[in-house]
Amino acid sequence: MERIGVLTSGGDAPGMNSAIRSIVKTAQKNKIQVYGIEFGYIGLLEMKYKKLNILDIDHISTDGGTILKSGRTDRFKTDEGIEQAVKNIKKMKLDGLIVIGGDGSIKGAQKLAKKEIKVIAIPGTIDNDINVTDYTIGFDTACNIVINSVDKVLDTAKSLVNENPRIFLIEVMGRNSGDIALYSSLSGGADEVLIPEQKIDYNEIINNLNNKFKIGKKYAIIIMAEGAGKLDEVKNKLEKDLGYSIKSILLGHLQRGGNPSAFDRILASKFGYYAVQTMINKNQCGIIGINCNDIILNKFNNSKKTKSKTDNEIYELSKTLCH
Ligand SMILES: Nc1ncnc2c1ncn2[C@@H]1O[C@H](COP(=O)(O)OP(=O)(O)O)[C@@H](O)[C@H]1O
Ligand SMILES: O=P(O)(O)OC[C@H]1O[C@](O)(COP(=O)(O)O)[C@@H](O)[C@@H]1O
Repeated sequence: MERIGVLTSGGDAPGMNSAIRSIVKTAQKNKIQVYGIEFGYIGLLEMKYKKLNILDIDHISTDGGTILKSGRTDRFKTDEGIEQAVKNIKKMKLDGLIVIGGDGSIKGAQKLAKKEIKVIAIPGTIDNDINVTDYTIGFDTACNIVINSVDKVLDTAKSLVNENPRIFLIEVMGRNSGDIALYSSLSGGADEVLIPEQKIDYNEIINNLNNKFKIGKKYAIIIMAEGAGKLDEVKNKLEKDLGYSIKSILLGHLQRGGNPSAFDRILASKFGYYAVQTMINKNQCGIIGINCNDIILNKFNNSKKTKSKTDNEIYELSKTLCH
């Protein structure tokens, strides 16, 4: 093995740079040259690539985003796109490819693996919606950003007391996954949490909040994942049922930037190292993951997250602490 490629695809996630750094350093130790493919699968289709040497990855772990840039392209979802990518991988003389990305990117990687390309996928997405790993790169940083933001809202929520309770509805990312909302609610102390995996039970929310207001609480924090519903609709419905006005806050892409947390840097460094070692030592394709603190290689299958026992337990735990 002499040359491998690496690309970052889909939603960028803090910590992706640590994975790239780890891949380049581990490859260099094994006398393998790494080529960075830019803009995700767009770069693979358009042959936009460059050699990655030690200076290119020097101290990049501190930066959010990805030095390779990420990208999305529907062309890669077509048979023609996959055929073109396979041709280009051969033209670039790559002996293997490491794809860092979320669920969609991993589906693309699996298609390349079916065409006899040696591909390893590394889960990188703030959403934590890949079922073969306990954690994905970027999730911890995103949760920290959410918790810091909620802490700030709490300062004013607790300090200014009006006649009516002050209620804050905070939308966090997570198109199909409630993990950011759940884990943030758990660590920050929300009064309610709404996630896409569970239908919103307005009666339960109203009862819970009214019980809190009855015993003298003067504010409430509700954390809602974007996939749980439309922010304005949820706000209007709650305002109508509660009879109080609600302030809504959309954290949006703030959650995807900034310096990666220590956890994400370490996780990404382990994933990168293990991905290269796997390419060298095992003739297998698959998805790297962390399971009970072990770094593992999973077979490509359906990586989309389905509710695990742990997820259900975290939901119950969050709800218990919300009430
Ligand atoms: N079913 C699929 N088959 C092939 N490629 C896919 C598939 N789904 C997504 N991709 C590729 O991966 C890219 C990123 O996917 P996306 O779902 O947007 O982000 P993420 O990988 O972060 O989940 C897409 O733009 C596309 O190029
Ligand atoms: O930045 P974009 O293209 O608007 O995408 C937003 C989406 O990306 C995410 O931040 C991450 O999702 P993926 O990593 O699966 O792409 C979602 O939480 C959010 O819905």
